[in-house]
Amino acid sequence: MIEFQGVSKVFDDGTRAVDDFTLVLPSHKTTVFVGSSGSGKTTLLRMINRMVDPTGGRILIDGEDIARLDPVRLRRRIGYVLQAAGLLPHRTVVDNIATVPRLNGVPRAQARAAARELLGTVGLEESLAMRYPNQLSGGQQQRVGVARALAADPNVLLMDEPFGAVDPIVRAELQQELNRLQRELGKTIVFVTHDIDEAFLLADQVVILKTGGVVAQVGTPGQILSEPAEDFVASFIGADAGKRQLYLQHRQGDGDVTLVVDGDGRPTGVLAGSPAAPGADPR
Ligand SMILES: Nc1ncnc2c1ncn2[C@@H]1O[C@H](COP(=O)(O)OP(=O)(O)OP(=O)(O)O)[C@@H](O)[C@H]1O
Repeated sequence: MIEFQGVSKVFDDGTRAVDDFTLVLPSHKTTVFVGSSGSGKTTLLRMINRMVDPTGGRILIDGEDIARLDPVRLRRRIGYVLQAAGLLPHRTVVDNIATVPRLNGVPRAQARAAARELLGTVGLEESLAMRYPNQLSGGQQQRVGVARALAADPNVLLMDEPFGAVDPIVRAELQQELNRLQRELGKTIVFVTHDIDEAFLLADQVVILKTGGVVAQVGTPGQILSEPAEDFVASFIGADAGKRQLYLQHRQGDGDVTLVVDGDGRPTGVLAGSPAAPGADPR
């Protein structure tokens, strides 16, 4: 469990990025920080592995105040995935994945063998092991970035817009893969995005932030969708535009198909299981 207790961050130039932020991030769950640009998401994330130190309050991981821990050792036990995978260009895939275990003293052969296994975990062919990062697609690089973050078997995984730089189809694949991985591994994941749909897909707990790291609402996707706490949240999730209220509609001429339409009457899909819907049971 990660606990923020009255955490603030004022940068040297006087910017107040986070102000008195208090929140519990439960173990083995995915918490997603979502908010507009400059709302303090990355600052919050980077305070967990002490890339940024708070100017007020404290952060505990499993009851331990991280201010008392050596930052380098702390970082080695926390996985970190960035938008531009951040791979070392002159090292092969397998050596990139093995970086942290090697720093922790795991013998090379053992670290490489474990790294090859991790390729499978993140859905990559073992044949990619000896390639260099620039010989991989953007999506493959992100998968290697996830494998590298998992290599030291950390309990906590920090992910800062990890899928922001890939095209929408690959992004959707990576999101599904992360959900699958999380079902298998049960890490404590902290994920930053500005995409509310990505937040709803991945999160057990969604934290919607306003400027200054001010919490507009914390809840499950269902709680936030059904009861936006304030106008800011309603507008952020698109509820005020009618995008989030869906209705079933039968239109003449469509036969047995049931359409799903939004609050403005725009068709968004067909009801799964209605006879002519894609993937419907053909019987
Ligand atoms: N090193 C720094 N020095 C001064 N101000 C900073 C520094 N890093 C971040 N900030 C400021 O702190 C605020 C929060 O920044 P942060 O990067 O945490 O926001 P964010 O929500 O992650 O934004 P984005 O979605 O654009 O990445 C912003 O106003 C930013 O300009």
